[in-house]
Amino acid sequence: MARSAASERGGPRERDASERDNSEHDASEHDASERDGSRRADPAESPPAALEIDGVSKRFGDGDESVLAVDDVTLTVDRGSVVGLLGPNGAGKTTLIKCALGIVLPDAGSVRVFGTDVGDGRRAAYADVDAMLEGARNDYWRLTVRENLRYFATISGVDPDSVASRHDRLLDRLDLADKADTPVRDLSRGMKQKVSLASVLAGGAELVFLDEPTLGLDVESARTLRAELRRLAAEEGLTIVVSSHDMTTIEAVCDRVVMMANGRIVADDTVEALLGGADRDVVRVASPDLDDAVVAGLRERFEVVGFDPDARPPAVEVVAGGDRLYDLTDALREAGVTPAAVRTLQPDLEDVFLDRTGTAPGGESR
Ligand SMILES: Nc1ncnc2c1ncn2[C@@H]1O[C@H](COP(=O)(O)OP(=O)(O)OP(=O)(O)O)[C@@H](O)[C@H]1O
Repeated sequence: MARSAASERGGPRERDASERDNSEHDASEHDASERDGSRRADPAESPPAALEIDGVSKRFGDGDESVLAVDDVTLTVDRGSVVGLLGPNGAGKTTLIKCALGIVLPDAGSVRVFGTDVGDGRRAAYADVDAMLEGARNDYWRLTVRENLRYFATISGVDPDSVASRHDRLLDRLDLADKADTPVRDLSRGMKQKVSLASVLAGGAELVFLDEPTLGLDVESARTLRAELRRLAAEEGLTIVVSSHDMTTIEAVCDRVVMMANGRIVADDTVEALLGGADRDVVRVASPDLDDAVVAGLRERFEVVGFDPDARPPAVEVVAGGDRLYDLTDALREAGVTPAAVRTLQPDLEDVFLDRTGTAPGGESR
């Protein structure tokens, strides 16, 4: 991704190089001197949420060829929370994030960041926001790791000396301390990814959007980074919106998951609640009495998701959460099947995703 001119001028610091539609709104055109925060809520009131998206829609193009990328989305992200944004390719996640950053102008609806309307293009809306879109930020490869952090702090309007200890801590936590004086070009892909994250956090943004933050990282680095994201949210009150196809990252890091498909939100709940819905529990029954005829009978009454006639003994997998388990037991008895083993398979986030979006993570939305 190319670094944008907007970045240099203090707008949201990341932009997509492939700006496919000139309806995208150049936030940098707005008066950069407006940093008075006058539209912020009265501090006597309860503080505004980190992000309030209200009825946002965005269509690209006209006529038959047009795409409704975001379709009437309403979403509030509380301060200090970590929210996962999931959806198949083309679901509208990036467009929604760009609307939140003021990079794409929605056709309808409003976006408020810490109470300030992004549509006003006022710098106050961007002061506390940063983003790492589509994998990695292009850091300045000739500069050292620490010089990059100082640079990004500066263009956020922060004196880099005042956040030097924050930079030390970030470098330390992300295992980059011994590379602090190494030019970024000499680092591995995984390390560059971590420098990207550190750069996003270098200026002290309070709301950050991270798109695929663990992409390209080895298992250990990804684990470190997930732990660091959780710590930043818990200890420093950072609000994080993570978009990723990596369910391990989402499960490990997020308090809440928002799933999108075809521009709309199809699920919005805590990870526990999404996984806890017993309706989709699958029961695996193993029995020597199972054969094609018995399974065909089961299929008439249940959703059979697997049958392994060659297992010893043969086994069938049936969606039978909650009270449906009683029905399954009755059906098996009526069919003369004596179970040798019965096991409940709890869905993981990937199963829930498949169920709600009709698509596997990484699959196409339309
Ligand atoms: N600037 C643009 N011009 C035209 N169409 C666009 C533009 N940006 C996005 N789209 C279309 O809008 C839809 C949503 O795209 P978006 O990039 O927001 O999805 P996504 O959920 O982020 O997908 P991915 O996971 O692949 O990044 C897609 O059909 C995409 O082709």
